[in-house]
Amino acid sequence: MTQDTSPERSSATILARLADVLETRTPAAGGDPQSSYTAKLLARGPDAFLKKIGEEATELVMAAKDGVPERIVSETADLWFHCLVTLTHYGLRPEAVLAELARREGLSGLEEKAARPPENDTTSAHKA
Ligand SMILES: N=c1c2ncn([C@@H]3O[C@H](COP(=O)(O)OP(=O)(O)OP(=O)(O)O)[C@@H](O)[C@H]3O)c2ncn1[C@@H]1O[C@H](COP(=O)(O)O)[C@@H](O)[C@H]1O
Repeated sequence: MTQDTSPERSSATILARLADVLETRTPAAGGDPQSSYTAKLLARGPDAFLKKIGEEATELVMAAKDGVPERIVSETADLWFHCLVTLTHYGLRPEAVLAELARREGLSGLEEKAARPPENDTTSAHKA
């Protein structure tokens, strides 16, 4: 059998592999907060990892403002990691996010927004 080594395939595999590891860190799976950062975060509950998402997003904004490519990549990795921890807590998989991005592929954000029923766009009142 030929192995698919395309960049898209291997990126998805890394996310899936990492999600597999994170699932072993949940309290239900017996994750040990003494030996695992993820287990410690998951044991502390949503307030802990959602706070980290806010912090990492802010660090990414600062890195991007400074325009240093290595820091932008590193902070994005931190942000993605904490997003994966969040998905794990809620029993979700990165494949679901990738499927949603795939579903949106080729659909302009402008077209998608214009096609939304007005009542579904609950945020429009807050945006320019
Ligand atoms: N990809 C990551 C990853 N990215 C970032 N981090 C951690 O996220 C933390 C947050 O970074 P910060 O810069 O905010 O550090 P900090 O100020 O010390 O954080 P706080 O103590 O304040 O929360 C750091 O401890 C990083 O090491 C990660 N920790 C783990 N992983 C992956 O998850 C796997 C499981 O990790 P453990 O559960 O720790 O075994 C690892 O093998 C890796 O593949």
